[in-house]
Amino acid sequence: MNFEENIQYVKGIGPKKAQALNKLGIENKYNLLTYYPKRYNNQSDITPISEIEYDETVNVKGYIISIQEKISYKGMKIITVLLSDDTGTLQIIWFNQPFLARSLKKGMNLFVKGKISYAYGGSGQFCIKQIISYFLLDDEQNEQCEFLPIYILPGTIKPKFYRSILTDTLSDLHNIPCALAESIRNEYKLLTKADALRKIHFPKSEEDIEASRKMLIFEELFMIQCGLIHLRKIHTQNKHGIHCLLNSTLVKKLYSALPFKLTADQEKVWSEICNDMQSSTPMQRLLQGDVGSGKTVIAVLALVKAVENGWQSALMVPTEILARQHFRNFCLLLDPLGIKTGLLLGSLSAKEHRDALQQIKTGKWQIIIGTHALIQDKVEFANLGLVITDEQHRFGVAQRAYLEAKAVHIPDVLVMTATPIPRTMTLTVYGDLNVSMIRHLPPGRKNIRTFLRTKSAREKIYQFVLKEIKEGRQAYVVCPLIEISENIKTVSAEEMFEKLNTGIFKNINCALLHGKLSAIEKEQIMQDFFANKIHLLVSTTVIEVGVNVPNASIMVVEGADRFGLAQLHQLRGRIGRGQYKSYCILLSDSKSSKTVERLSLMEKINDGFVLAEEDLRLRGPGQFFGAMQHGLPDLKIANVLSDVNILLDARKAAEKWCANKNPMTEIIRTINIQYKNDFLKITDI
Ligand SMILES: Nc1ncnc2c1ncn2[C@@H]1O[C@H](COP(=O)(O)OP(=O)(O)OP(=O)(O)O)[C@@H](O)[C@H]1O
Repeated sequence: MNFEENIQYVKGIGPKKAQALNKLGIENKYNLLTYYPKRYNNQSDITPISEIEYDETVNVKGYIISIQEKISYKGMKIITVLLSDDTGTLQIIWFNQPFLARSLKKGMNLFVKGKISYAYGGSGQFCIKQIISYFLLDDEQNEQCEFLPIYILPGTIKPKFYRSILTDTLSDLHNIPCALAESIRNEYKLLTKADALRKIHFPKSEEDIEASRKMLIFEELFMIQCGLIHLRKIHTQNKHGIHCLLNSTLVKKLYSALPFKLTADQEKVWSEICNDMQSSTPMQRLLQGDVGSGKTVIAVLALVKAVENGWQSALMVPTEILARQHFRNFCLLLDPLGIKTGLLLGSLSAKEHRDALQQIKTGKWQIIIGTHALIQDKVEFANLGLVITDEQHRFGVAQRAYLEAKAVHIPDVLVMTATPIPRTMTLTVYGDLNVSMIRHLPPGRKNIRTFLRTKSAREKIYQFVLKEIKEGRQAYVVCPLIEISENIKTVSAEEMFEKLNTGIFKNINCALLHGKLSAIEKEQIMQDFFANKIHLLVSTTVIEVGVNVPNASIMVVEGADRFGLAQLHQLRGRIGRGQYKSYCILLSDSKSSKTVERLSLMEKINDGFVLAEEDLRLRGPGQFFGAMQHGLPDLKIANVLSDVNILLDARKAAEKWCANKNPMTEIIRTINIQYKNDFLKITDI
């Protein structure tokens, strides 16, 4: 069977349905097989209506006796159905789903699942048991299987049809790509891939579900681990590591020129990095530290250490604003030491770009700071010895590997991130790196006080901002959108800027910053903000990472419900970077109790790591990582929170497999068919 065959050509699908399936990421037969059920409905477990109890979640089967539609006094459309199974009757309620009324008919069979509550009559006496907001399963009562798999599907794809194409595809699974060799499956007692796929889609028991999940999760995590190890190997083949000497003049001079004393955490991390760089084994280290914890200075020290030993070093960051900020600050420290620092950005003019490439190739620039521009094919280094990537989650692992591949020797690698990454995630994605941590912020930092407020408090809040600005501080106002959108009802930066600049802040220097401005405009605004010529900066999230203006002590986030907690924490990290008391005000009119619960965590928790764990717990990995715009793999079945034990086994198996120089062909074939993004795209075999 050709598992890469376009889904459109599978019997019964055609272009329209294919388009709908493509939106779910299903482009071929393999994708179809690895689009797993969201849950199962155990149809054997039906409770007779007469036996259902209050507060119980039950499956009920019955036929419709009556259908009623009415409008509530709040204008909500309510559909009430009375269902009977001959042992009793049950009331089922839908709110605001008018399309349902059309599909329901008297006498029709229904299979429903939901939590039982009681409906009361006007006088408060008990009336009838009811289910509100339950799952309705269309024609599935006719299906014979006990555990009915439920998939998230668009309206145009009926579940029954979907299951029928799955059944066809599952009928021939020989030659299905599988990353796990028989020896590994035997060692860890795992099903074959064919069995696992059959059982995950059509289980006959709880045990089938568990065993198939275990195999597929193991395979997924094993692949990622092998992919990481393999990527590193192909980029380091036939190369030697670099080896630095003990710190000497340049590093010592820089160290004593620093405007502050390193904290104990920074000292510890720095000595770990020195040890790595001084050893002939290439450094592979992840430096984690909360926003504003002082990672940059560690990066500068490492960059200079490489230069002192005769190597070029590169720092890759995710935004031009950040690259320019580092460049400005580094030059202040490094020019006096006679070190040549250069900047490589996508927005340079053709001539500037040509010159930059020349400086890099000839080795005149010793330290190069840049964005993705650094990994273009045209960039050639004279002798790259150290690669630092900042905010790694924005770069795929493959992108990091491309930069490393530009060195003739195996470069030392330091990855820095302020995005708190839960431990399981660190293992999944950075399985190949040693971890260093800066746990505490530099001394003298005051906790940022965070408040969640509704927009009715807006005026008072901006009065407070004005007062702070008049006392010499600077402020950010962050908005979710650049311009007003018809579809999304939230505040735009342009609109907010207009309002503030002509209203309460008309005598204050305000500026508007967003991604659509030219690089030069952005740079000018940031420089003016650094120089305290601009006092209020209305911005989109372009300032999210790394921007360091210690005098800015207040931030208002408009439409705060539009952001994830991790992102809000990053944003908030732009203030509280100096000695001033700092305030972050989150404005949201969201009525959703979940959103309010999520946002109020920001008021209570200042520690980015604790916050990230909470965010992950509240929103689940999909949304959490989605909001991070990461370069992470799109995990199909593994859960970074709950599958730690399988992860640890998979990691052990991958290390052993790769260390024994076992064949990688089948693993790579599976990786390449499974991951379409850049994360682990492996072309060299
Ligand atoms: N040991 C220290 N003592 C006092 N101030 C420090 C110390 N280390 C760093 N700083 C200052 O703290 C601020 C934040 O440091 P830095 O920009 O390195 O943080 P970061 O970890 O890179 O933050 P982010 O992840 O937000 O970019 C800077 O103004 C820096 O000069």
